[in-house]
Amino acid sequence: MLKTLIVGASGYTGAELANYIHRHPCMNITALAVSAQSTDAGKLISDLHPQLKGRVDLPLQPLLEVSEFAAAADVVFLATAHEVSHDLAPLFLQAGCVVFDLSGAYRVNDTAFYHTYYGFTHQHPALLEQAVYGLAEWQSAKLKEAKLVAVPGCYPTAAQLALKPLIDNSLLTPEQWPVINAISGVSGAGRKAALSNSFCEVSLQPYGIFTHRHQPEISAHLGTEVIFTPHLGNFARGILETITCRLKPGVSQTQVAQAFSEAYADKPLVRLYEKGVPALKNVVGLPYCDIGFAVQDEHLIMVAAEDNLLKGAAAQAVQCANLRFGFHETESLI
Ligand SMILES: NC(=O)C1=CN([C@@H]2O[C@H](COP(=O)(O)OP(=O)(O)OC[C@H]3O[C@@H](n4cnc5c(N)ncnc54)[C@H](OP(=O)(O)O)[C@@H]3O)[C@@H](O)[C@H]2O)C=CC1
Ligand SMILES: CC(=O)N[C@@H](CCC(=O)OP(=O)(O)O)C(=O)O
Repeated sequence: MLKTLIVGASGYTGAELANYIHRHPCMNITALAVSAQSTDAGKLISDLHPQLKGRVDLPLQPLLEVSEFAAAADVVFLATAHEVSHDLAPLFLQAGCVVFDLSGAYRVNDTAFYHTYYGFTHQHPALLEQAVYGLAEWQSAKLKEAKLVAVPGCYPTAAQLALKPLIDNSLLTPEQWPVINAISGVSGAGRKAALSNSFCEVSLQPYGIFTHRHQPEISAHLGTEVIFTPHLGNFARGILETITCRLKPGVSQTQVAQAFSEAYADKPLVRLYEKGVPALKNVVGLPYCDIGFAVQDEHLIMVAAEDNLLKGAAAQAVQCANLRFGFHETESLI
């Protein structure tokens, strides 16, 4: 049994991790941690997230001495803000833990990127070099050796799963950047209260136009520029992305379908649609990314849908852990 610590357990992705790890046959939860100053310290996670009642009735402990928590854990999931993960990951790694970080702190190997898009100076370039980007379907070999896994952002997961088979097969014309229009539910912003996320303020609106940190994350890992426009929708969870691309002259619908089926034939958490396109209601609460597409002449429109908290975060983190430790890829997920 792998002794597993979840830091940031009271948050949305932390609670989803607790649900998955609790039912994992080869991992058990040794502690659930929140910040040293947390007003939730001492409460049961199941009092904050009653879906866990009778299953995970464990207390949330303040992270006072990292070394004490690290000594009792083999595996640590950091479901914490970027700056917090940036500081905690090296401490747990030094103590010999394998770290799965759900934040953006170790996703892009470029310190200037952190200065521009995250507003802090990255202090650990050696760890940026060492971190494995956990886009699970594409990284199974590297994950087997990983000590630090940077789990991709929610929007980048769906965007890359849709675009990567086409880019790797050189099916897209380089003259037109793929255009990704994405809508997320409000849980994407985390559990902490904020006016911009409150019920009467949220409707349907784009944000971060040309400036969102996920645009460079997607571009860096795909090796191609993209236009990325996120939108906030008035629903709790789920991400739907409509991605418009231009195919190279002569590329057929059959070639597109073949690229997808070759990439994902043996990948159980990516579901390809032969007819129709995905909808949020088919993925919310589930660990899948669903992908469908349509072709007209040289124009390709893809639709990718996932639960931002699951395939966009906690489920992909556990999928990475399964691949890292040689468990079945979907263990505890489906
Ligand atoms: N929500 C989403 O859809 C996705 C989120 N992510 C990323 O995953 C991470 C977690 O997101 P999410 O679950 O939404 O966040 P939440 O805001 O819901 O939860 C954050 C958690 O971190 C805890 N925390 C805050 N400061 C510290 C600290 N110094 N030490 C230990 N724990 C701390 C909070 O508890 P307290 O403040 O009480 O201590 C809380 O438990 C973020 O980096 C986010 O960007 C990635 C993909 C998708
Ligand atoms: C709706 C909403 O606010 N979404 C978040 C994305 C959360 C996420 O997955 O990304 P990171 O881990 O990179 O923070 C945002 O746009 O900042």
